[in-house]
Amino acid sequence: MVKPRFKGKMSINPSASSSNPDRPKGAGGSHMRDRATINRLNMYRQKQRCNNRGKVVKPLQYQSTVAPGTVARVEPNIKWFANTRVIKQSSLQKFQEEMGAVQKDPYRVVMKRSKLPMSLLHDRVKAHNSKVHILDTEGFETTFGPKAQRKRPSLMVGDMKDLVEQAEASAESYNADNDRDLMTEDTGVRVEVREEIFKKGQSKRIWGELYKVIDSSDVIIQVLDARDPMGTRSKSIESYLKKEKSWKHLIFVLNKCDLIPAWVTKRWVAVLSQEYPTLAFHASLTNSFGKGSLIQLLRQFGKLHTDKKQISVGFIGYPNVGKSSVINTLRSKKVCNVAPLAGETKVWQYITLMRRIFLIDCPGVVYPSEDSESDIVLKGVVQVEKIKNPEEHIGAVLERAKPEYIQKTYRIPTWNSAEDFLEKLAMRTGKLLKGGEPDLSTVSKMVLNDWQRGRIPFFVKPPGPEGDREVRLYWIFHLCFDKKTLAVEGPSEVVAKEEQPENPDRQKEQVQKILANVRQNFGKIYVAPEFNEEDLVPVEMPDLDMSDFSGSDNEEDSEEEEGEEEDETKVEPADAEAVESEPAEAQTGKEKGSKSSREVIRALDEKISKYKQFLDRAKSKRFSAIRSVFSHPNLTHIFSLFCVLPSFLLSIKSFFVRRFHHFFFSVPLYLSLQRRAMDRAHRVKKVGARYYETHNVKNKNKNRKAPAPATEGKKAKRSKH
Ligand SMILES: Nc1nc2c(ncn2[C@@H]2O[C@H](COP(=O)(O)OP(=O)(O)OP(=O)(O)O)[C@@H](O)[C@H]2O)c(=O)[nH]1
Repeated sequence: MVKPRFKGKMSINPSASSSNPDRPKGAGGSHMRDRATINRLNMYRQKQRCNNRGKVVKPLQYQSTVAPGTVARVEPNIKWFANTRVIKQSSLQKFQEEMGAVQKDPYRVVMKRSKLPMSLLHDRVKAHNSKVHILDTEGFETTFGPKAQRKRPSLMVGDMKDLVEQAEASAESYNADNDRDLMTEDTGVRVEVREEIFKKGQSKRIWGELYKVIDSSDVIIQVLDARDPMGTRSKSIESYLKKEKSWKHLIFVLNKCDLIPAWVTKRWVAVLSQEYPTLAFHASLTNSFGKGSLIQLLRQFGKLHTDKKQISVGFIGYPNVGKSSVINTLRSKKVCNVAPLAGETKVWQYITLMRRIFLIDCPGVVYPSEDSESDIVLKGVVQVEKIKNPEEHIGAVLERAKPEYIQKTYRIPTWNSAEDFLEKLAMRTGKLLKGGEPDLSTVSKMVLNDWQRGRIPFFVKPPGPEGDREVRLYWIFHLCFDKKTLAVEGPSEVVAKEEQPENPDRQKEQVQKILANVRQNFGKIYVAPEFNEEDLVPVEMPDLDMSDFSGSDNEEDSEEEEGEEEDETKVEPADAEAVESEPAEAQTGKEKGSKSSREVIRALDEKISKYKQFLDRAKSKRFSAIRSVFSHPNLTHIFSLFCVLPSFLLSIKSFFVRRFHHFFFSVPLYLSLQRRAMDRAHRVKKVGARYYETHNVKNKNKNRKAPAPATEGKKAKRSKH
């Protein structure tokens, strides 16, 4: 039998375990634990042992050295300070100054903030009762003496008397209703909690969508309802943009201008333009207004940002103001879902307008305000079908709309109260319950629906003409545009000349130049409701000459399609004016009747002269090199002939070539124009892609349609699992 070898205590543990501080070097790779780490880990791992009576028989390491109850001290160690670094006061000050300047500069970003001692930027907050050691840093004389230079706190009052007066004034203006901190006796009566439907558009999710759109956009368009622009406007978002995102361009679009008289549109545009550039708009696929101007404006903004591949334009605003409709109008097709119900847009949506311009639709957001329930309903935020007691809001409708319009819309001559009105309407429309009782709820819903869809004429009056006088206009509104001005400084020419701005001031200047050249003719808006004489006062529109603006829808369409194909195409300002769609008849029946044949002839004459001018200008640009040779008046006709002759000969040639081709090959030879049109028709159409449909996110809307069929690659992936 072999005698076992002595296994006494060895000074070196030969095992390669990671808890062995003596293991051979390199056994654990390049990152081996050091002895101190292993000892510390072993210390955590140990357990104290107790006997069956609970008495500690084996204490933990380091606990056994002193008896319990002994006051012990931790040995001070230089390693405690290993992680700290001491710098001089001057270095600290230098750091605070330089880093402070970088932090305040909106064009510079501090990277890896967590790696920098950012907390040193702010002086330590002192406890309110801490001593002020003024005399440590300043001499007594400069601090308290007659020659004291110490800064005093700036109070809003000069002396005690002023302070008392101010206190009295503030006590007088105190309103207990607005005091949220006021403790009142509990009478048992509480204000009823608002129904959930009245909180529509205020959820965290919707605000999140709004901020996503703001963050992703270079230009932000706030769409307002022309009937109540101030009620659908958000000052808080405007101030947020001004403060936090001042480099983003904010524009107002006054939509639904077809529901208010033209003079009201004009005045609201003037009032709002004092603060932000404003465009009037009527969203419609067939009868739009303002489309040409808006596209032109977006193009110009696109050209301002030549450093970017594309610009994004976000549409934000109250629910139901027509954000999606504006986008559809710009694209001339239905790319976003539109409905007369608030909250139709659920998530943000990207739409390509041109190669370089993307549009982003945003769900409607309701901004915090003091609006009553009726205000919320009448602003179209709530779906009428979901209102429990629709009768309660009819009083507000009758208050706001003029009685003449209500009488005209519902053919009810008189009423004493909202209930009386509803009863009469129920009788007239036959909305009766069992036993002939009027169905007040149904007729109320009918009235509210009519209100939300603009069937009852209504508008909030803009501030008076005195507002116009103070106007610091971003836009120059010419009711009759001056063709000479346009020919000289059309926006496209302005930008073509300009370089990409290098500093914000220059960019600002450019933006103002662009904006100053956008003109709109409000006389061309097709106003649907019939307003009475009093509301139709055409205030300050003496020089409105409808015949001067005889653009057609076709022109607008062609302009827009060109835009889709190639965004390099410049829009001549004169064209942009002409592209404002215009119904043949102007706004009211009164105006329709008064259009005489003489006016029509004059309109035609002017149209012809306008096109002539346009042609002349085009020719002069194309042949500017040889223009001087033909400057003699007698040579003008010969010059025109030279201009026309080549194109005439070319068209004859192409006609014969096509005929021959068809005859010999029995296949028609298309013109390049026709070929491109056919190509376009066959091309896959791009429509808006909903973010949540293509991304795997939590709050995906369950009610949405099934996602698009999976592509080959995706199918293959799925089959693997
Ligand atoms: N008369 C008129 N109606 C408009 C105009 N623009 C939009 N509408 C109507 O207003 C309703 C709401 O339009 P939407 O485009 O869905 O509005 P939205 O702002 O996208 O609404 P949300 O999806 O709730 O954010 C629809 O019934 C549109 O037909 C307009 O210029 N004139």
